[in-house]
Amino acid sequence: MPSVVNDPKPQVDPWIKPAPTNASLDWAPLQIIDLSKYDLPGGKEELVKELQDSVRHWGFWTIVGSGISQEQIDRQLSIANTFFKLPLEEKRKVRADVSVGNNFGYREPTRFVKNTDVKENMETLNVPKYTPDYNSVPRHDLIKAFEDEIAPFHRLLWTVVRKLFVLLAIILELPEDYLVERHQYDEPSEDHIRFLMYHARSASENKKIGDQWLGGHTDFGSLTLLFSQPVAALQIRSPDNEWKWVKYIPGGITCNAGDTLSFLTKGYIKSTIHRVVSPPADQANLDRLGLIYFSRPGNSVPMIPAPSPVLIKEGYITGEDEKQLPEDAVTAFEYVRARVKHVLEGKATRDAQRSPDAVFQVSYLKVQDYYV
Ligand SMILES: O=C(O)CCC(=O)C(=O)O
Ligand SMILES: [Fe+2]
Repeated sequence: MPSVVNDPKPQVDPWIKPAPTNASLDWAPLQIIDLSKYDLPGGKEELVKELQDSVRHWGFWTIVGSGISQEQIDRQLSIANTFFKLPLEEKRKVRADVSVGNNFGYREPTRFVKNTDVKENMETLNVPKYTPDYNSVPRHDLIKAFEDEIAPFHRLLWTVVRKLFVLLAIILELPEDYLVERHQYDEPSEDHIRFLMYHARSASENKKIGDQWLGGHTDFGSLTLLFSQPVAALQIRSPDNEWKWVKYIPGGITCNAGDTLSFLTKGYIKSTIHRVVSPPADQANLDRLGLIYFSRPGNSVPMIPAPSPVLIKEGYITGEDEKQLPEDAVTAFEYVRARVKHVLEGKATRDAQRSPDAVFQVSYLKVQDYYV
């Protein structure tokens, strides 16, 4: 008699998408890029024109037409929601060891915000790639149970990242695969999907922490893909140094460049400052679930500027840069791990102890540590 095969998957706890805010906020005028044009004749050229200005001046833009369906996104959000509802002991079974800069695994909110008695309100789970290099990385049972859905989604996100790297290489007049080769999915890298949950806060707590949920920062890697979020809270710093809100675009992906891409382009591509603040009044009671992909260069990729004719023409690359040898360079892995350790270790968020002009530095790589 054939045996009955039980589906080993736990039931998911569906994520109910909150209604967008009705508040009229000072929205960032982000360019909307329709990635479905990519494979059409002349499509890449058109996208390059649209992206050119955004990557240099805003460092943020929004993608639509990514080919990822709303159903796929919602399913991942529901898996994420199910994960965060697990008992704490279960979530603690695979923790990120930030003391060595390893951000893979679960992080619970234990740190105090600045010098207050209010703790952070964000839990995160960072899921590494599904390639042989990461077979032995510990994963939660729940994540393993949904591996047949998370693994293809993980790789699918990289295919979006891949298209962006081709467009950016064209902008830089580099061979089209220059950046793709430095961000291969099948090479070891610190890429991950992040599930993150911000728990709603009381008005009095928000007041104590000056409404700041996640302090101003630049991302550590190359590109960040953030599934557009109905709960308004993300703000970016405009070219005029003003905080602007990021608007919800259903099914869209908010993209931004980070430090390693800025290093590879000597600052031509902007690693943009952003932060998370308390949502407007009509969303104040909502938990905020997020889904992000962080793309980082291959672990051994040297952090030296690309030999881009644009960077040379515009004076970004000097004779000194051209003399820099890859074997003497800081690798992407060294930079990213050092930054994770620096930012996430400790009992309080860093803004408490440092002056706003503090820099974080690994050898010759320097970024501003945080932004008020
Ligand atoms: O939650 C968000 O909207 C942004 C989070 C973020 O900036 C980060 O995790 O680096
Ligand atoms: Fe960020």
